[in-house]
Amino acid sequence: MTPHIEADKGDYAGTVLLPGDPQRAEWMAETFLEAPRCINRRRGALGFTGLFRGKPVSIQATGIGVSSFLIYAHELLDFYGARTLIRTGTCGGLTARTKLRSLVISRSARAESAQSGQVFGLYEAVAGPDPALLARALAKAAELGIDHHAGLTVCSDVFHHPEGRVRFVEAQAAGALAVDMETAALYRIAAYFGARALSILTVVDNIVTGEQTDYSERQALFTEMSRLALAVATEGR
Ligand SMILES: O=P(O)(O)O[C@H]1O[C@H](CO)[C@@H](O)[C@H]1O
Ligand SMILES: O=c1cc[nH]c(=O)[nH]1
Repeated sequence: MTPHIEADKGDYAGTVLLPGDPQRAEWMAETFLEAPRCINRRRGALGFTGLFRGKPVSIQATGIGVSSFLIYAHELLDFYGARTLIRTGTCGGLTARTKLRSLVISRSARAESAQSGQVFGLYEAVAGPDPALLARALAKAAELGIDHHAGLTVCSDVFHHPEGRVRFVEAQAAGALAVDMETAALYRIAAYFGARALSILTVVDNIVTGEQTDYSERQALFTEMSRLALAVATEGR
């Protein structure tokens, strides 16, 4: 076990899906995995291992923000030997065309500002998704007819920011499609450990149009992201 995970060594599969929300982790495990087993309850950050189409996969909740995310990612990579991390997160759309409920696949992620990047600047490498995982996700999303976009995402350290949406103007001008709060850290820590990573996000609100989804529809909203992430995680292995 580690300070934040009570599972035994060997309880996690080599590939771990990483939603922020523990309720999403539980829903994904119960909905998609055969014989899911809960292997972590510490602090309510639920973790599960089961089979998808006969192949072992784990799902671990990471909480909100880079500092929480890095605790789980580090312990999975360093102690449990995870080799592939696929974030299954939510995001805010930063363009009118990143519609509610569509998916954003992060081709690259940048910290919201130089300052916020430095706060969690332990892993300085400019890093992105694993090219093979990215290619598989793009091909599979097209094959499954999933409404998706792929491009730059912003990684913010603050959800309720006094500047509101104005703070994303520069990122939007650079072509950013969406904002979440973990993807830049995922790509950096995976590069540091020589692991593979990909971030797939579902748009739950749109910062340009002001539209929002309701939390009550949250789990059903994640069917396509879960199917895509599980296909990427298990095909070609
Ligand atoms: O839904 P998750 O995966 O937690 O992702 C997004 O939602 C949280 C903010 O509401 C942040 O963690 C952000 O990255
Ligand atoms: O980080 C996030 C996630 C969802 N919506 C946002 O606006 N930001």
